[in-house]
Amino acid sequence: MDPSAKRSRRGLLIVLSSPSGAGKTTISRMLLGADRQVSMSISATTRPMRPGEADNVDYNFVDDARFDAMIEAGEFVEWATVFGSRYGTPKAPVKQALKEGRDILFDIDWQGARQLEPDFGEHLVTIFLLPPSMTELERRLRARGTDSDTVIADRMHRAADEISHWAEYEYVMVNDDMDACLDRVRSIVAAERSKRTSQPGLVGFVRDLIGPQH
Ligand SMILES: Nc1nc2c(ncn2[C@@H]2O[C@H](COP(=O)(O)OP(=O)(O)O)[C@@H](O)[C@H]2O)c(=O)[nH]1
Ligand SMILES: Nc1ncnc2c1ncn2[C@@H]1O[C@H](COP(=O)(O)OP(=O)(O)O)[C@@H](O)[C@H]1O
Repeated sequence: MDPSAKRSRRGLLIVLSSPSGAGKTTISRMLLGADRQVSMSISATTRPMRPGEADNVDYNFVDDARFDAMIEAGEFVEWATVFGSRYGTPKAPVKQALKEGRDILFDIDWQGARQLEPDFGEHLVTIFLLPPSMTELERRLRARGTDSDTVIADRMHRAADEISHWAEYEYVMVNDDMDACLDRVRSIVAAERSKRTSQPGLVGFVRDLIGPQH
């Protein structure tokens, strides 16, 4: 057997959640840029496309009928309604990544994280980002310049509810400085990859190293 195959590892399903505007998209993009072993899960959504977004890059933008058909066909590993629109995680890329021992990053909410737990718990790494303050959260939503005052008010209205799920996550951090936040996320990913349970091939590797009698 190829020794590197014995050291191959289990893929991680990394969930990054936060209230809208706390910085999930920003940190996700930074992580993808810094770590070639991680790819992004692209959700399907019924929400309208924002300025600057691209179809099949940020989301797979679909109408209600198409979303219904995708549910019917069993194409999602999970889906949920958030801010009045539906969002779903496609199943095929998740299965493929797990088969190949690659990591996938999910920008999904607490409802999605909960639904992944029963089937994928052993692969899951859940991270929640908190804003430094509610004032700063609103400032970031405005600074992003993608949402109307009504949409921003709605997201602020729901932020406390989102944040109330923080304790369901394994890792929680305040996204104050984005570089420091990225460093912490990268440290978590590195530690999770080094877990014995993430490296099933180690059994064979260690057997070869010290012999089967030990
Ligand atoms: N459960 C679930 N939540 C999702 C999915 N895709 C996005 N979300 C969540 O839906 C919420 C709204 O996302 P979005 O419309 O991009 O707004 P943003 O958070 O302000 O950038 C966020 O909390 C996302 O994490 C998904 O496939 N499943
Ligand atoms: N640590 C940070 N400090 C200052 N601004 C930030 C920080 N993280 C993100 N932002 C800014 O806040 C806004 C919202 O971030 P975004 O990543 O879109 O949030 P989310 O995906 O959680 O809704 C963006 O304009 C982004 O540049």
